[in-house]
Amino acid sequence: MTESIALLGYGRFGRALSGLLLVAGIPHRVFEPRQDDVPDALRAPTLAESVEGAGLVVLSMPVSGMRSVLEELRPRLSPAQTVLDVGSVKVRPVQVLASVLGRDIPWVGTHPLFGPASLARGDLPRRTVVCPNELHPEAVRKARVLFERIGCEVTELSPDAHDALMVRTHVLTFFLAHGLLKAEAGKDLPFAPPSFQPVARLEEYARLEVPHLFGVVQSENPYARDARVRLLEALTQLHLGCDSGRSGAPEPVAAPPGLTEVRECVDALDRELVQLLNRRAQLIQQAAHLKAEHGLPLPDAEREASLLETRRQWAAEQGMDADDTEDVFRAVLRFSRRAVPTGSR
Ligand SMILES: O=C(O)C(=O)C[C@]1(C(=O)O)C=C[C@@H](O)C=C1
Repeated sequence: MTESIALLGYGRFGRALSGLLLVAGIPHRVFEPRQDDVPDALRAPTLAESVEGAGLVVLSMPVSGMRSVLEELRPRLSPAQTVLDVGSVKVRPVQVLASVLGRDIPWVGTHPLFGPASLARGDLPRRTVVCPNELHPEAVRKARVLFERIGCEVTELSPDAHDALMVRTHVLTFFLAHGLLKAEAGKDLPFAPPSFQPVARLEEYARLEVPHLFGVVQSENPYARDARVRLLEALTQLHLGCDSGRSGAPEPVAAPPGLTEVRECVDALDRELVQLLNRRAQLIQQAAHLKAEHGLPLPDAEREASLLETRRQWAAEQGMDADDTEDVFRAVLRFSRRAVPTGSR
């Protein structure tokens, strides 16, 4: 038999979850103190009544409000019920659940990584993180079953690992999104290049979707501050790099030992090669003058063919590829010819 659910909170996520529960045919009652737009068929008149007979109690509310609701509920809950939260951070809510419900009432921390926007887009997979919990392994199993029934892939992560991971996504995403909004990056643009699209999406996200989430992920994730500082430092470095005429792009990877010296030798050799090419072009010019004086053909195909053939042989004697060497000398011939002033060819 499907356990009935008490859904406490009918905000942005609560509403979305209720929709999924309805589709999956999971009975639930909703308690939301501030809103009267809960459908009559789902509405529970009081907090106490909402949890009566419910197998699962889902806290869909800001982390800051959880403790007082749990304390109010605590005397009405039985060990047969399981309480779970759906907050975007996990270390702090799990501490609250553990401190108010302890060993007596089963509880588990979860984070559904979806909401109305991704549901509307039909994004898949629909992922939910469930935090393993030694005190209440059965609660973890129940949460997994619930989320799988509403079409989620469930991943188990400790609260700590979860928050550390979210720092690299949620925390930085929302921070950047609100920063771009404050900087009015996309305001009143007549048009924008396609590369601006991700930024436009971020700004829109900050404006429409997550105003309330911004505070939660920034102030309730214990790793958030460090991550913001690291990002600001990286941006400052880029900024100073741009100011000082350096590109501001990532520094090239340091060369392994010895490579710099080898590169210096290659540079010196190429310099000699350029000087030799210049010297060669001058000799070809002299040859052209001499040929012109004696009415000999310019260019001389026979001479070029025998010249290439001897270079092939020299290359073979050195253990080099004759074809590749011929390619280089064909380019050298072109270069030397072009270096000869027009008219003397
Ligand atoms: O799909 C949406 O509407 C969401 O905003 C989902 C979203 C997000 O992508 O940031 C919002 C908060 C949750 O903690 C996880 C996911």
